[in-house]
Amino acid sequence: MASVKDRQYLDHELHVALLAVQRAAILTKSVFHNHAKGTLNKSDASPVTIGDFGAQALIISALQHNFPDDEIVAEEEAKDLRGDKGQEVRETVWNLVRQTQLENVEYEGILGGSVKSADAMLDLIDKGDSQGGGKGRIWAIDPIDGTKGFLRGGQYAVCLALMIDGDVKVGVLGCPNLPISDSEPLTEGIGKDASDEEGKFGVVFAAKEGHGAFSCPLNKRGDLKVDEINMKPLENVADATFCESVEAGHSSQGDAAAIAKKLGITKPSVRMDSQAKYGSIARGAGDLYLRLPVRADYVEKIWDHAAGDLIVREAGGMVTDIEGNRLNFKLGRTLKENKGVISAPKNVHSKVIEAVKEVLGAKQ
Ligand SMILES: Nc1ncnc2c1ncn2[C@@H]1O[C@H](COP(=O)(O)O)[C@@H](OP(=O)(O)O)[C@H]1O
Ligand SMILES: [Mg+2]
Ligand SMILES: [Mg+2]
Ligand SMILES: [Mg+2]
Repeated sequence: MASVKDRQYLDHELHVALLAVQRAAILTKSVFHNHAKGTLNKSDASPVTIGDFGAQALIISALQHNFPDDEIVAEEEAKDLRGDKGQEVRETVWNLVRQTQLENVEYEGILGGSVKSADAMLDLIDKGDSQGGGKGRIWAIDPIDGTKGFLRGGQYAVCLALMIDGDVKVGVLGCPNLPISDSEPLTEGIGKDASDEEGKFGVVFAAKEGHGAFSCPLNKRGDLKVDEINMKPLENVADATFCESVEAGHSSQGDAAAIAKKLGITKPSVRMDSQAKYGSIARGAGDLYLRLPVRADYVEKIWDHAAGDLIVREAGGMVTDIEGNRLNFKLGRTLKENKGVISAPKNVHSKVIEAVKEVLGAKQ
């Protein structure tokens, strides 16, 4: 495996993805501190905020400038921002989008500079409507993953991944509220009252297929000093720290507790929102990520997993669904053939799957 310190890691796709995520996170952080979040409810009753719309517009603008022929699968759509009804939110988002730039003008130039108008911004947001699939170059964007966490001051992540023919090749996760240091231990408090205080918090996790995974401070603008990250060696699964969602409706906490018990795990789970869970285990702050289906009819979305899947695998871990199958990103906007996610160090993954099957099988 080539080292992440090879010059190659700064190839254009990864570089643009890192800068685009950095810029989008400047916008989300400003919403976190300075604005009413402008929350709307989507048709599935989940929330979306001005931060989600703004971050998606900025990321797509950077992708369109650099890779105009690539397709984009993004979570949000501009429908609720159009027309008279959408005017107020549209103007708020537009003010944010036009004011947000990277400090470094050279890097801002790589991203193509500002968006031209409010209408152009709406069209950019709607460029994320690709149906996805297993052919060609497709970017997956979750502008704010963990919107509920973002709203309650918990963890959230700005997520971007490039898939080629359905395989994730580049993944970037910007986590403004996670500690920069990879050696900071995971504590229960990490998912609550999170802070993005400059200097201590705000980390980017990234990976390129075959080149390992790394982290760097989110606010780095020029000399990207990167640290290679790796899953923590775990000899005995009973010693594991496991992560799960804060939202009980997203992952069954009762099932997770029963699985942990079966594995002999005694430490309480660390609950946090978003793909910050993938980043945290990839850097060895935790060991396992369990996402256990609550509703039989819920289908996971590709943007909730693409970047995290690659980052954990490149850090030496294994990511599958609850049956032990790899996540299949070739099937459109959703992971319709997978249920749940089990992410663990390679040497214990099959033990975890066995416990998952016993616990979930016993319920049927
Ligand atoms: N019933 C459900 N089961 C599993 N995931 C769900 C869900 N309802 C919503 N989600 C997804 O869970 C994501 C957050 O994951 P987590 O619980 O790990 O923080 C949400 O992402 P968004 O916040 O981007 O909408 C959303 O896509
Ligand atoms: Mg959402
Ligand atoms: Mg999400
Ligand atoms: Mg989201």
